[in-house]
Amino acid sequence: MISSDLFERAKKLIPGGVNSPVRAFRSVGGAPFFVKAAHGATLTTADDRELIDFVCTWGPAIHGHNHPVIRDAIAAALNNGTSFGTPNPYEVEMAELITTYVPSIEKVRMCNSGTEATMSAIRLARGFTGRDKIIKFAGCYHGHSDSLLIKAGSGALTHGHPDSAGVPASFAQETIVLPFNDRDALTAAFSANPDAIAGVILEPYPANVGLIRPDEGYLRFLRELTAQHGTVLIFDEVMTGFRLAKGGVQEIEAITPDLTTLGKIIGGGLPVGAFGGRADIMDRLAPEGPVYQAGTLSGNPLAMAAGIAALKLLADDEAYARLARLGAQVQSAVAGALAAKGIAAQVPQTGSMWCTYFTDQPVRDLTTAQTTDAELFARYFRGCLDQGVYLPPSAYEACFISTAHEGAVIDKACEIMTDVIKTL
Ligand SMILES: Cc1ncc(COP(=O)(O)O)c(C=O)c1O
Ligand SMILES: N[C@H](C=O)CCC(=O)O
Repeated sequence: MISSDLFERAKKLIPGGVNSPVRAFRSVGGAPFFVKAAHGATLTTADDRELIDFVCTWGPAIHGHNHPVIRDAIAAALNNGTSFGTPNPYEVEMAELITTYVPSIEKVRMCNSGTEATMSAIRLARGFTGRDKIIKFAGCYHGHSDSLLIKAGSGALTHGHPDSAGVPASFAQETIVLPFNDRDALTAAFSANPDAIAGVILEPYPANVGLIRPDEGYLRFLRELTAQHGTVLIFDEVMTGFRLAKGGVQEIEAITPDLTTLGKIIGGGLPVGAFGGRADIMDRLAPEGPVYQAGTLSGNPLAMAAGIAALKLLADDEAYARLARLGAQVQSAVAGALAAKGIAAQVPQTGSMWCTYFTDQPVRDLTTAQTTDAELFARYFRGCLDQGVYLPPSAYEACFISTAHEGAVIDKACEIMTDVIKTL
């Protein structure tokens, strides 16, 4: 069983040979490898290569792969069955943990993916306000529901389809897309659409377009503007939730959104999503209210058990301090090597997330992100992969560090990345 054979078989039966486009390596060249096992910071490929993994299953593996505490929690839950189709005790504990750690979330509903979470949050904002339009930001990715696949980031951007085919023009008309970090554009959009904007959704640190930080005061401005207009402010923290702090970016930036979407880490590596926020808004959801949302496997006991274990491992904040040190180490190694080589680059990093833009321009929105030299990124990516470091296979995806990277692993990874930079 080797990756090239598996890929040939997969391509005959699965579009592009993959179940999520960014995995196909189209923008970095070469064929994807298949993974047969993952432990700690390492992937073992079908070809028996060991790779230091900075994708971390796109964020969820904050404790590394196959963490014993999470594995044991899943095993214990498994003893009692895989799905009940009724309320179960785990989902109550999960709701208690989320509402404790993320104070803006007074009530929460579990679902099965980040896409479901954002799609449902948008519907809820519309149902709550009785308005149709929403605002999103160019380069932000919120999963693949119709209203949100417009000027989207992640694989949609990487593969050149930020506006997906198949989204009816009439749907797209209800989505206003603005540049991130542009206060004037926001003000103008609200002035042009009085009493029409149901919600504003954003990744508060956009990380499906690399990694962008909001300008000083920008999130506060957005909070005030949305409050003034009776518009629901939705922080999509599917990626940043529990990754940068237990309370996510909203805790770091001290902003209280009306609704928050979560996913990834709260499933401990199993499929999950959640959305929650103000009780008066959440109470518009069925069966309390008229906004319908449901799921056969929502609150799944295995996913809840895994997620609860993952969240409890983060309880004392010690992990975040360690992760931030690892992030700073990588940032300094990569940025230092690029500067020494004379390559113009930006290496934004926050906590355990970072990315590398090959551009001399400070990146603060999609337009500036797209000044990155994607070909140079592809060479860097391939060089790292050849030497045993797996970065996300796209110039626009953020890298993730886990607690399992600590020690010799991170030192080795930094050495490999800096050596590769010398060859660029
Ligand atoms: C910020 C953000 N929102 C939503 C999603 C969608 O989540 P999922 O892939 O679980 O549907 C993702 C990732 O894919 C994401 O990064
Ligand atoms: N950037 C995406 C989510 O965060 C990557 C996951 C995917 O699309 O497969």
